[in-house]
Amino acid sequence: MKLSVNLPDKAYDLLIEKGKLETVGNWVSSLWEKQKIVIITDDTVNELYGKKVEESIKNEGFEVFTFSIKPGEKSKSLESAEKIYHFLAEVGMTRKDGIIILGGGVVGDLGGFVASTYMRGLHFLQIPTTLLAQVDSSIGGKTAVNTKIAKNLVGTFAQPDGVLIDPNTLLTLENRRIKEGLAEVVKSAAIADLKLWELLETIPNEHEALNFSEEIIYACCNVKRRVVEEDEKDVGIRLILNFGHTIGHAVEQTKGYGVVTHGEAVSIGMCQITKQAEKLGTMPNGILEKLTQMLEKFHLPTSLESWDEASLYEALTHDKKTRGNKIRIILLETIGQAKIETIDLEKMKDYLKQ
Ligand SMILES: NC(=O)c1ccc[n+]([C@@H]2O[C@H](COP(=O)([O-])OP(=O)(O)OC[C@H]3O[C@@H](n4cnc5c(N)ncnc54)[C@H](O)[C@@H]3O)[C@@H](O)[C@H]2O)c1
Ligand SMILES: O=C(O)C(=O)C[C@@H](O)[C@H](O)[C@H](O)COP(=O)(O)O
Ligand SMILES: [Zn+2]
Repeated sequence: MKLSVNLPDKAYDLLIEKGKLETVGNWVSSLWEKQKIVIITDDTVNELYGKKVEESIKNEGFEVFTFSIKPGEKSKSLESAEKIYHFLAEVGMTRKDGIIILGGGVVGDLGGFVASTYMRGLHFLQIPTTLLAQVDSSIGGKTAVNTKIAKNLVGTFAQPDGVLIDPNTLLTLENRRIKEGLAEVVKSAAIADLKLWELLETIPNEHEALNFSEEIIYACCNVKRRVVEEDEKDVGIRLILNFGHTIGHAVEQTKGYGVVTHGEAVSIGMCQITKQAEKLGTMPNGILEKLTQMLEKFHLPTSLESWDEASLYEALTHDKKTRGNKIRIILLETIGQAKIETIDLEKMKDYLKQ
């Protein structure tokens, strides 16, 4: 299956095909002239797929190097970025060369950030290997690193030259990672795709979800494609992709990066904002129940045991949807349709109440 993302300055394809990683070199050859390539990955993914990818690309006549980071959210940092810049310089990467990002959302965001800033920008390709990365982070061109103050505080918009999604890579993924990917799937359905929501309703648990991997990935990529084509730079409709994220990112930052995964935090964030919105009358009743049922079925957390409103509030003041003392929040009109409201930042305290 193929989807094209058409943006004012760039168009690229998302290829979704089981087993395609075996011939990844052909795909790279179809997009790039022979050149130097650095693969950015993490140690777990490198162990599983690194050799295969490197060999396949080398066989096409490219000169290939690999840089591997420690797996996990803590690696999505400026320190990691600097190490990669130095590696790129050591192997003599120039602006005619390219970067391939192989792994989950962490290497996706970090690698995209490095690619878009090294020598002011190199071409790059995304090969996402987690469900979360295949349904969300590899598409749309948001790159970022975290700092201790806030999640994704520093980043760029930079689109890849192509995205290769091989759902077979999900077969080696741990259950916790399948579940966190499903949180973003539920988000995509809740904000913009009732048909996907109805498909998810027929799936009993996270294990069965993998039987529908291609349909799910295609539907989510299509939601993201539609939204990003309309608003690449996140000034309007794209904000809906942030449903559950204002509180979710604050949870990730306050708990310490990697303690609660991104998907788990988004699951908690979607339920918390919906619960309070129903109380405050900014969302119709009944949505929380549906959302909670769906997320619990996939064994995702919907709340936290300990909740520090003050530190969560402090963390979310750095959300990129704030403008002065206002913030845009994402709510649901109904399942399948999101809405954006502007409120006083202080009012977020009401949305944080337990
Ligand atoms: N840019 C965006 O639009 C966007 C969207 C959503 C999320 N994100 C970001 O994505 C990040 C989370 O991504 P993630 O959940 O993929 O985390 P991740 O990249 O840390 O991957 C999770 C774990 O799975 C392992 N792994 C990856 N592929 C594997 C495979 N095929 N088999 C076995 N293990 C594998 C990794 O080594 C890692 O330990 C967060 O930083 C989040 O902010 C970005
Ligand atoms: O692509 C987008 O736009 C999103 O908001 C997708 C989110 O799932 C993703 O987590 C994104 O990285 C959040 O971006 P941020 O602008 O809130 O840092
Ligand atoms: Zn997200």
